[in-house]
Amino acid sequence: MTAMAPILLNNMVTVPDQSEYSKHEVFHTADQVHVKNPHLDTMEEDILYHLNLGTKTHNLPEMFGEIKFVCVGGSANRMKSFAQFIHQELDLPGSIDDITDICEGTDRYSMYKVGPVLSISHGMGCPSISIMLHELIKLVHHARCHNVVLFRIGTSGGVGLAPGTVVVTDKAVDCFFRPQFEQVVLGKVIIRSTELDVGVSKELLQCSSELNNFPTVIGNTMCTHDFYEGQGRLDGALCSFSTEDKLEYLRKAYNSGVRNIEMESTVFGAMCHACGIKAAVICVTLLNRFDGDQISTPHDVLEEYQQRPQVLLAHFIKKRLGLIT
Ligand SMILES: O=P(O)(O)O[C@@H]1C[C@H](O)[C@@H](CO)O1
Ligand SMILES: O=c1cc[nH]c(=O)[nH]1
Repeated sequence: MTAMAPILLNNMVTVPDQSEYSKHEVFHTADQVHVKNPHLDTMEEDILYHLNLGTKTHNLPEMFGEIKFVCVGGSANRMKSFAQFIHQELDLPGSIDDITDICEGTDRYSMYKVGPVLSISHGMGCPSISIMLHELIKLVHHARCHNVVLFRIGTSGGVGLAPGTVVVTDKAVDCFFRPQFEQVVLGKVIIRSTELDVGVSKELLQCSSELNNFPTVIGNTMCTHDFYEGQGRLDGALCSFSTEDKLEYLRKAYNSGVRNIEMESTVFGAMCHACGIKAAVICVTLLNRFDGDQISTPHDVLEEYQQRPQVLLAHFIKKRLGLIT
């Protein structure tokens, strides 16, 4: 791979995706995770601190080697109910009450394993999911998993969509509508592509048409670093813009192809893409941001909305496992 020249942007050195790996590319077979860090090979032990797991303390291949589907989402409760739901959907032996949190020794993240499915919470925002993904991707690597697909199942604000619509992300874009994620590394901005897997997204859309029980669309997902001002909300503790400014920004977003807004998709796409992992983002919209900012929908309705990405993903997993045709 040829290293590309750094670009000077806003007085910061910006390095395009991949160039930082070029000297130390570690080769794997096509279906394995590409952990692109030569230092890992020199370490006697790798402690996955925030997951409370490690290469010396746990037999990671034995614990996780069979994993094929890794599902992540913000809330610990959601990821526990997803694990219980998928246990029932796959008709696995044992009771759902026996599904315990593998990361119980830490209160940062929660992780549940159900047959070939791993369900993990990531908290809110890019820094939180990024820490979890570093450790999760190393976990999948140390466990020698093959053909793993990663999914984010989340909630979002809709842009021009009825509440309850499920959005399968086409491009994960930043707040300037660019399909990229910027990571500052040693004082330089590294730009990474947020590309998701087109084939997996198409399969998900096919699944939604088979289910035919809630609206599902494909569209761009805008990822912001804040829920309030960062998403153009007028109801935060701070707000420096007018209603018209907000609507103009949302219209621009809509015209660029954005259909929903959340807070993790760009770094999720960037890290999976850089590590050669097929990935998709499935988020339900809780409201239409053209109609307001506050989430005032009753709790039971929100609960049902949150289950929609789970229902879609369960169908996908069952098809992939050949349990349904
Ligand atoms: O997966 P979740 O539902 O946590 O994703 C969105 C983005 C933020 O993390 C959070 C804001 O309410 O919801
Ligand atoms: O509006 C919303 C709703 C959920 N999550 C977000 O990030 N934004």
